[in-house]
Amino acid sequence: MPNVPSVDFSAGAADPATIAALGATFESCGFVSLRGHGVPPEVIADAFAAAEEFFAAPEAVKRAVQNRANNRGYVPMFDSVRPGEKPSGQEAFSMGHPDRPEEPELRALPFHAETPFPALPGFEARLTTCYRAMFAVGQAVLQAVARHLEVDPGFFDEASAKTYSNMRVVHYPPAEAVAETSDYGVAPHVDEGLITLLIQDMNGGLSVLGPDGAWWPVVPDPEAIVINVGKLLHRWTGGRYAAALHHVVNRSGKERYSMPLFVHPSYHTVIDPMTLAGHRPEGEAFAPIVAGERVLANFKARSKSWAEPQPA
Ligand SMILES: O=C(O)CCC(=O)C(=O)O
Ligand SMILES: [Fe+2]
Repeated sequence: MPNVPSVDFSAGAADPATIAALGATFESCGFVSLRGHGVPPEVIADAFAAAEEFFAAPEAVKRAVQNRANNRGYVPMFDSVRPGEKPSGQEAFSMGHPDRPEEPELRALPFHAETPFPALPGFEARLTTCYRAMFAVGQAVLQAVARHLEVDPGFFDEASAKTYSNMRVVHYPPAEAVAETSDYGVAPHVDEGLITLLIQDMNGGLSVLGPDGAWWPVVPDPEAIVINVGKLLHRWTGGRYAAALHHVVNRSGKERYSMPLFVHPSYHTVIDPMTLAGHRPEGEAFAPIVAGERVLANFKARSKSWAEPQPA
């Protein structure tokens, strides 16, 4: 069975062979398993340990750090619901960028709301360290992307100065344990942002719709971060990069944990293929949009937890 291509990033974002390999897999399947990313294993292990401790805490501890109106903090089991679909068999903790922008206008947006952290020792520090390390990898990958697309290497740094990227830590119980309520840990979907960086444990369960029309299991590699193209980058490249459907079913019989970092630009960034691809294909799919406005509208249209904020 085909698998997501593996690329070694240790030569860095300016290395021509790395840029070519990364670009080729983003064009064909929209996914890469990235080795040599430089995030220290202990940073990942510490963040996973903090996540496990949090999810094992009493329900009251978890519910005390919900910010439902803004989808920050604790997201309870079965709370991620898209209209017409069964709830996702997962619970999560969602955090925004550790450095909130100064502008009151930006701070008022749901994506820049403050993350409520639990008082568990080391939780905020460990997740914040992991967030920053993963975010740096994301920016480096986007520098390689900029070179692949032959624009200024700082193109995405500039577009991301006030990023609304968010990281989630997710707990998926075994599929059998949630089968009455959920068909999926996450139902098939395409991510909204520029790219997503995913650290997963060794239990597997993520599958990607390959260009051949078959579902490819993303076999866990302890040394790799899985990176995939989201809708914004697909649009911005005028369709040159593929944004693939993917889903999670945890058939391992064990508790599965993962940490996706959804990399987004600044809220007001205009996504126009003209500026990145140098041309704009016909049609609504490639018309210019404002990144944050579109992503927020999509979340509100599709997700019950965004559309119907309730008091904690
Ligand atoms: O947990 C995973 O392996 C993937 C999660 C995912 O696709 C998402 O949250 O968008
Ligand atoms: Fe996803």
